[in-house]
Amino acid sequence: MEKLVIQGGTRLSGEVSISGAKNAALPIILGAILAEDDVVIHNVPRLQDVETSFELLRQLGIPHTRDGEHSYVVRACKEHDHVAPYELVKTMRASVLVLGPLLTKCGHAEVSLPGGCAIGARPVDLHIEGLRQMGANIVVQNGYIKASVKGRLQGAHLLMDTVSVTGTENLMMAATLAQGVTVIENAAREPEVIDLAKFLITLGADIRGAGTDTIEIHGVERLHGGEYRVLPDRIETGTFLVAALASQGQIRCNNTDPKMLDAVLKKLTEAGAQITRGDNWIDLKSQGRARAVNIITAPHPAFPTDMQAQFTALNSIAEGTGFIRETIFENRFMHVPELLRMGANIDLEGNTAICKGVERLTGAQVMCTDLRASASLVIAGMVAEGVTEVERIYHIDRGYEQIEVKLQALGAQIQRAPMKASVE
Ligand SMILES: CC(=O)N[C@H]1[C@@H](OP(=O)(O)OP(=O)(O)OC[C@H]2O[C@@H](n3ccc(=O)[nH]c3=O)[C@H](O)[C@@H]2O)O[C@H](CO)[C@@H](O)[C@@H]1O
Ligand SMILES: C=C(OP(=O)(O)O)C(=O)O
Repeated sequence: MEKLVIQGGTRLSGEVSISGAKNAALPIILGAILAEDDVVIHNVPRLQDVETSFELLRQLGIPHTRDGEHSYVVRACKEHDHVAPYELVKTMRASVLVLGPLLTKCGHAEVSLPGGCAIGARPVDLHIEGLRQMGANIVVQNGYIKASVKGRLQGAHLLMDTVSVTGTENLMMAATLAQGVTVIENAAREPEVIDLAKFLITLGADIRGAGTDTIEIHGVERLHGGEYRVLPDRIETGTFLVAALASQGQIRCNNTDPKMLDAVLKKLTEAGAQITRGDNWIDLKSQGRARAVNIITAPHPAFPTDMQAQFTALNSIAEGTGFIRETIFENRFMHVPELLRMGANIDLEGNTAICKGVERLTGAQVMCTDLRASASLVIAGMVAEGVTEVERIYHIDRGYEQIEVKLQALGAQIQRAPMKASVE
């Protein structure tokens, strides 16, 4: 087990290169199951969740090779296994994304139910219901979703009760090889859904409307191989920008896409940052202490839930009072008790965190509970007085590539260190 040890008080400055997006890379890697020929994927971030996805493919009997630092070749094949076991699925919720591809390609899939996690219950009923409407027989037994279909899935008109990112992705992938036309209404419009659609189109899928709330998929008989580059990570970009503003610094994020970050850049500007953007870069310059902002999370293009924890840390040391209202997940404030231990002044009222900015936080030993909560604690540690030790950083390694190396290059004093074995 490792921890991050942070000496607070340095202003971030310099340039950082943004990695490929976790939430696009995972569906794309698992979507490669659909192809009958080799698939080459570039700009794949080096993350624990990516390792887990490739391990899942390997256990299904779909080999891959790494080709350079961030590129992989998936040797997709016609015949392979169709079981995604609990041991892997429990470590990564996105594993449920193998359900649609396996079922539509092989006619069978057994995928462990992912179960809840720190941020909420996260059911997958919409995935299951959509596949049933496409003709699948599905039972949930012994903790597994067991799905089968006679012949091909059938195109269907699917109206999603709630906007679901992986729900839309699973059903879109299933529909690529179904017979006839599938329409997904109330579809998620996240950039990562568009990226997956573009990837599938590269393999020969016929998908129209990705990025709108109605996606139409015309099923084809097979998908061939192809080559694709994963889009940049908008959440990693946003995290570095918040860290820079919190530290009253000045940074440039390279290899990103400002167009995906409108809601986040708007809030950073409201908080007092000076933002300049180009085609694939964003500059942030602090103008002094940040101002607290009000945030309500909602599906894209509104403010992303995956950025609220970072803004909670920013509000904690900003001037004035701001609220953060979480509308997507029922339990996504696990970072708040840890920020309180560092001296933040935050009241939790239902799904709203009201943050009254304090002049300074103080370093403390804190514990990660989930991925973005971890990012908020790292930001808090960088602006706190003294030393902060962030424990359970396996959460952060799920979604940030070499976060301490990138922050060190921006001047932060942050080290990865082994945890001492606990004494009984
Ligand atoms: C790998 C990946 O892309 N993860 C992202 C994805 O997660 P994920 O796709 O799991 O999140 P969803 O968009 O599905 O969840 C949105 C809401 O719908 C509910 N719901 C979802 C499915 C379902 O079958 N039934 C149901 O009720 C969820 O409990 C939640 O309240 O989108 C989230 C919301 O932007 C992000 O925080 C995650 O980073
Ligand atoms: C919640 C997240 O990821 P996942 O859906 O993989 O848990 C996230 O990226 O913030």
